[in-house]
Amino acid sequence: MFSLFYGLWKYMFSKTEFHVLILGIDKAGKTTLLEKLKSVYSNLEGLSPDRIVPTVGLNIGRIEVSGTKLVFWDLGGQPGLRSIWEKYYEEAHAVIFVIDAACPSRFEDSKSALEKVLRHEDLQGAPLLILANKQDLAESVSSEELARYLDLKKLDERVYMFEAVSSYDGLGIKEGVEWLVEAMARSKRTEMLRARTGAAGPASA
Ligand SMILES: Nc1nc2c(ncn2[C@@H]2O[C@H](COP(=O)(O)OP(=O)(O)OP(=O)(O)O)[C@@H](O)[C@H]2O)c(=O)[nH]1
Ligand SMILES: [Mg+2]
Repeated sequence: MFSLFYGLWKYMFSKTEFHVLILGIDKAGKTTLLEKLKSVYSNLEGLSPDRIVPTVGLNIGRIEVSGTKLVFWDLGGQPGLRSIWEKYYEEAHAVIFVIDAACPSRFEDSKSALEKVLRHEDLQGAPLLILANKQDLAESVSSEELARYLDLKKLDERVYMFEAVSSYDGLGIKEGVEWLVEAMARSKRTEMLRARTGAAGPASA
């Protein structure tokens, strides 16, 4: 019985390509995360942190996690660039929101940016992975502490998880991504996007 379900699950999701938006304010570590994801999940060596510059356009990264294809869209987080984020909401299966856990003076900015993301109707039902990044720094706060600081009100019905990570040394990244893949596979939003674009899932980005 199990193998029948497993076979069906594999069949359905092997063809699916999930679009994951990487959001967060400037300098949170989004692009560094994307490069780390590439080196953890593919043979490609991601860019080293000293070669990464602030993002102005869009960075795209593709990886495969247990047969599931993921396409990441990494956008710039500077205040003047945040208005571009919503252009990508409709097509996104899930959101990763990155926060610099070592910089409490910017938590308020992160909180209001995230609340705005959560309010947007084009992202309804999208699973949310909130990353407390830069855990390699001694001053960084834990994911629990960050959750307390943010005190988000609109999370109630959303499928979400906080994870402590370091985009430098890779801590917590696999745990976060694997949770997200499962969350997207079960998500009603995935069903909705699939119905909209046809049974084989969305076309390539
Ligand atoms: N110590 C430490 N530094 C990090 C980590 N992740 C990113 N950084 C540093 O944080 C700074 C910003 O990183 P980016 O990846 O460019 O940040 P971003 O969120 O993409 O910024 P924008 O593109 O401007 O939105 C850089 O100096 C990175 O080297 C981390 O896990 N640990
Ligand atoms: Mg960037």
